[in-house]
Amino acid sequence: MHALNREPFVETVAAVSKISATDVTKVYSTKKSQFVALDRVSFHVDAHEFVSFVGPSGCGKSSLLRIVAGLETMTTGSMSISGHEIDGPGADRGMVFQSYTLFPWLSVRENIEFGLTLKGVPLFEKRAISDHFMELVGLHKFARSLPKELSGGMKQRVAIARALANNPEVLLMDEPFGALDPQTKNSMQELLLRIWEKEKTTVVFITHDIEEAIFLSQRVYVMQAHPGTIRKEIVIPPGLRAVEDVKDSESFMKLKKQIISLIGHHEE
Ligand SMILES: Nc1ncnc2c1ncn2[C@@H]1O[C@H](COP(=O)(O)OP(=O)(O)OP(=O)(O)O)[C@@H](O)[C@H]1O
Repeated sequence: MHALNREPFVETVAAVSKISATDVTKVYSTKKSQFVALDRVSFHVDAHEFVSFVGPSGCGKSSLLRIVAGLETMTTGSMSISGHEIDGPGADRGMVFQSYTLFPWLSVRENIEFGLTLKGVPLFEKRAISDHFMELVGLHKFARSLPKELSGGMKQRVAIARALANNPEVLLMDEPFGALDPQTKNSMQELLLRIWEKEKTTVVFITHDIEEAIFLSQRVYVMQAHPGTIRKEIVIPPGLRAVEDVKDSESFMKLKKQIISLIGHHEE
């Protein structure tokens, strides 16, 4: 089913876990040693939820997301999407990475249409989909531009549009705004929230930026390193973002302090 003819959002569906992970352990083995990157990590992400994982460098955030994406295998444990065990990458998961991953020889439109072209989606449908997503990320005037003509923020907007154009069940984001300047980062966060509210996408977001995690998410899993485990699950109050200058508000600061103290001296 495609994004443009998606069925109306039904509130009751939100009760079903979209991703479910139980006791996921990841051990990286070399000839000489073994390194436990993730130790019995369990979590869930409900349909249409925005969930972040925050933690210090090396706590296994990227490893965890790569396992969800099917790009990495877990050593033990289980993980499923919509009840199906993950056994490799799939079109049900779209990814946006920190490093820009656009095809440099393709225009903005062609980049967004890339997955649809591979799937053999008819031209008129492809155009309608890329028009929709270029409009959504505010890049309709740059349809013919090449990635080298775009700023970092614009490139990430194309990457988000490209991922969403394939109508994934889950959008996986690994520090997508980590390389952007603070102002661009803020406007990308606002944009992502608008997209999430409109498209009802399930988002799993990795960051080491605590403020970013609180601002964007409905729930935050706080991780710690050596070995990588989930320290605590924090539920963000639903009305938090409605507060004016939310990042300076008392409740925001309180959450930030709580997460900093959970991460402890590992906080960056
Ligand atoms: N392919 C690999 N082989 C061996 N060790 C690895 C491999 N990939 C990751 N690691 C180790 O596993 C641990 C977790 O790495 P991971 O990249 O998942 O953490 P992270 O929390 O995403 O870190 P960062 O925020 O710095 O990106 C690190 O100590 C890392 O060195």
